[in-house]
Amino acid sequence: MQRFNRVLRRTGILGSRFYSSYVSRMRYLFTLKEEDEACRKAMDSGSIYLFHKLAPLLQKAEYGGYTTPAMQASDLKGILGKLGQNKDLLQESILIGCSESHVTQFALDLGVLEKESVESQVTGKFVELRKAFFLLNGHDLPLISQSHALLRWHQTHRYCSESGQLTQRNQAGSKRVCHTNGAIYYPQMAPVVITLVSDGSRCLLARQASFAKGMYSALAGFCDVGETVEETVQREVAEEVGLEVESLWYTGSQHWPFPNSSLMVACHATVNPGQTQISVNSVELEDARWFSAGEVREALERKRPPRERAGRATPVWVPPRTAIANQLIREWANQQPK
Ligand SMILES: NC(=O)C1=CN([C@@H]2O[C@H](COP(=O)(O)OP(=O)(O)OC[C@H]3O[C@@H](n4cnc5c(N)ncnc54)[C@H](O)[C@@H]3O)[C@@H](O)[C@H]2O)C=CC1
Ligand SMILES: [Mg+2]
Repeated sequence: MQRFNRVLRRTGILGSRFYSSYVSRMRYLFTLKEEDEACRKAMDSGSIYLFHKLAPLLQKAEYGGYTTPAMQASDLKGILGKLGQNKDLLQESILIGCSESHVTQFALDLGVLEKESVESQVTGKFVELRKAFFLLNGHDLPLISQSHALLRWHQTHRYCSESGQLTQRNQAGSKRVCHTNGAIYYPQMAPVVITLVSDGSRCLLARQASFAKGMYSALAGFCDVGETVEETVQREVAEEVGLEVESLWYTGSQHWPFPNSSLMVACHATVNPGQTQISVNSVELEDARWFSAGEVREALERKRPPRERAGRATPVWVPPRTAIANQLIREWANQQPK
């Protein structure tokens, strides 16, 4: 905390004016992205979330479920030493945030080491990200999702696309620079809209052939270059189910690490109740249907995935609460008369 205040004072951020805790944290993170030396020092007293080939480290929680343990940099140095690894590996950590108590948070991928030997030195197991999404509670997910996306971006964007030379990251990992031509690269994400279409009394849910059996979700689609969010919603609904959107409104957003890194923009939309004939685009979807509020409430309550009964179709279920699709569907159901 003292070091934290020193950096803020030096950069003029901590002055006579009162800054809220949130503002001072954000200003501190801004400084760490700009100043490599300050970031290096912050790492020494920071907490580090571990990954192995992009699989996060998960620990069984005392009262059930799983959490993502954070290691102290000093403990991690000891572990790296025991595994015969140079402590400089720690410098590859990337900055992901700062806790409310002003502890800086970093993520590090130990993929160069053997998974089992790392697991023998820590409490927990490295779990593939999709599985981790089902095991973790909503609180841990944004941090893990952000770390995964940033680590992945650095691992897959190492070269300058103009000069073909290796680029260098800044200490925080918020950008990469090509020292041959000065080109700067920032982490990328793709904007995606996710839309719950309603005709006033029913809502439209659809499934792709790749979804788990029985799972239906809201319509989703990547934004094309040059499109507004509104245009993407209208195009995706027309493309996927052959309907024309009359009105739409934004309700929330979520970072989503699959398949790469997306910013999910969630919207509700309505169509004319007199023009609800669905025409499913079979290249994109396996099925799309209208559901009553009662059917949607049952799907929301169902265990995921539901137990299969021999000779019966799998009951309809929806994505878990950790997906913004669930929030959209729940919001709509809550607005319908009981
Ligand atoms: N968090 C959530 O609640 C949900 C998230 N999603 C995510 O939304 C994403 C988009 O939904 P889809 O219906 O699959 O999109 P989509 O309807 O746009 O179809 C996918 C196709 O779009 C093309 N495409 C265009 N730009 C792309 C890009 N930047 N990256 C990859 N493919 C691109 C590809 O040909 C791909 O096969 C999915 O990847 C999925 O993970 C989907 C539903 C719920
Ligand atoms: Mg789609």
